[in-house]
Amino acid sequence: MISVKDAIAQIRLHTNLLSPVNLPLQKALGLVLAEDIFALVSVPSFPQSAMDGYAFRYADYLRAKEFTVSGEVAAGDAATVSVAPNNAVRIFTGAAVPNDLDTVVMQEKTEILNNELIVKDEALQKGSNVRTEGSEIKKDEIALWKGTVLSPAAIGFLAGVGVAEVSVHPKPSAHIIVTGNELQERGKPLQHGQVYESNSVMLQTALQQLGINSVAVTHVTDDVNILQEALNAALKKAELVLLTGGVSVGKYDFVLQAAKACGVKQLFHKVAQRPGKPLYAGTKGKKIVFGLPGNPASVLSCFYNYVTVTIEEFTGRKNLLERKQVRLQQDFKKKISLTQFLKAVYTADGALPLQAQESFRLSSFSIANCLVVLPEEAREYKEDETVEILCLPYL
Ligand SMILES: Nc1nc2c(c(=O)[nH]1)N[C@H]1C(S)=C(S)[C@@H](COP(=O)(O)OP(=O)(O)OC[C@H]3O[C@@H](n4cnc5c(N)ncnc54)[C@H](O)[C@@H]3O)O[C@H]1N2
Ligand code: MOO
Repeated sequence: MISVKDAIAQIRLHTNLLSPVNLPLQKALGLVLAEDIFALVSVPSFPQSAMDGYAFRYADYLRAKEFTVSGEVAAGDAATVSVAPNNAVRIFTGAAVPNDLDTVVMQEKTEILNNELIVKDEALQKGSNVRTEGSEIKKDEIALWKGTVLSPAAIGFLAGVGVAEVSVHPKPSAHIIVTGNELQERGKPLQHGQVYESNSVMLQTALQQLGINSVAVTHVTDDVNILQEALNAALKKAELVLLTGGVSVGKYDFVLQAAKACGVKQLFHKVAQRPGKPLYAGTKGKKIVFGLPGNPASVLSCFYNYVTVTIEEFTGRKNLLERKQVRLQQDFKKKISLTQFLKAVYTADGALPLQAQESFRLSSFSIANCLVVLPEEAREYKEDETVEILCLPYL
């Protein structure tokens, strides 16, 4: 049996960045740049007014604070206006400041008297309210470095420098295979001995929450040949294969056998943890297969602890889930010598483990926002002790 730490290290060691692809900006949210991106234009690409007001030459302003208003430039106007000495133009935010003019006064700091513009701005300086060409970034400068995670702001910034497509490490496509003769589809009546199949939709939405939308689902019965066929098919299409159930030692637990027959090389089977002790992971080329222990809370606990690590390695994202040291809000007697993940709620007051920790129960997970991670040693934890939590993602 391998430790949690070593299991995570094995995953990191055997999974790599997915090869870069070019994607339009609207498809690149949350992805990591595979190369430096250079500005295709300067921003702004012309001297630009930052205010609605009037533009003039500062030298004229020093002579007299009055101007004749002799024209107008709005945002988007392409024509260049020539402006005579001691004249000003009405200008609007975002408009190109005419050649030779260097200063803009906001309209609130002016008055029109007898058709003359009077400027009343004590703080006015040469260049006030004019964004010089390239003051944000100059053409051909690096806009964003390789490795940057594309947030909405980063995507907006790249759009502004003229970029339409970026080279990024893609998110993996995923395939979920749920195994078990006892599983019944939602909407159909349950026969004695059946349970509603809940792992696939839970994993699908857990993947969705991390931006992975390319997810196929196959349901197989406890038959090693059918499972092997399903796994082979999944490995042809997806980089990330998540099986649930069939990974323990029962007569009908065929995941290990099927994985081996499909040429998957085992990284580990059985991790010193609860829940999810029978967890299996293996790789085939650049692809990874997880055999998630079928109990629903084990499935999800293993997803957050291990599948997220794989997604980090595939995409180049770091720390998809935040880890924090927080105060434990009540005593907890840890009886087992395995790493234990406790469904808990954390607030500014600390982390409070919930009732219903058993791995067949999802009621506590449904209201949890973190997992408290207690290391292998069995001991009593006291209220106010500092513990580590793994924060769950939220929408
Ligand atoms: N003799 C032993 N028995 C078990 C051990 C062990 O070490 N020795 N480990 C236990 C632990 S811990 C877990 S976890 C489970 C894992 O077993 P499997 O991965 O083989 O899972 P199954 O037996 O197929 O299912 C377990 C449980 O979960 C329900 N299930 C499975 N898939 C779904 C699904 N898609 N939707 C809803 N519920 C699902 C299934 O009906 C079972 O109740 O093994 C223990 N046994
Ligand atoms: O690990 Mo199992 O998930 O404890 O029941």
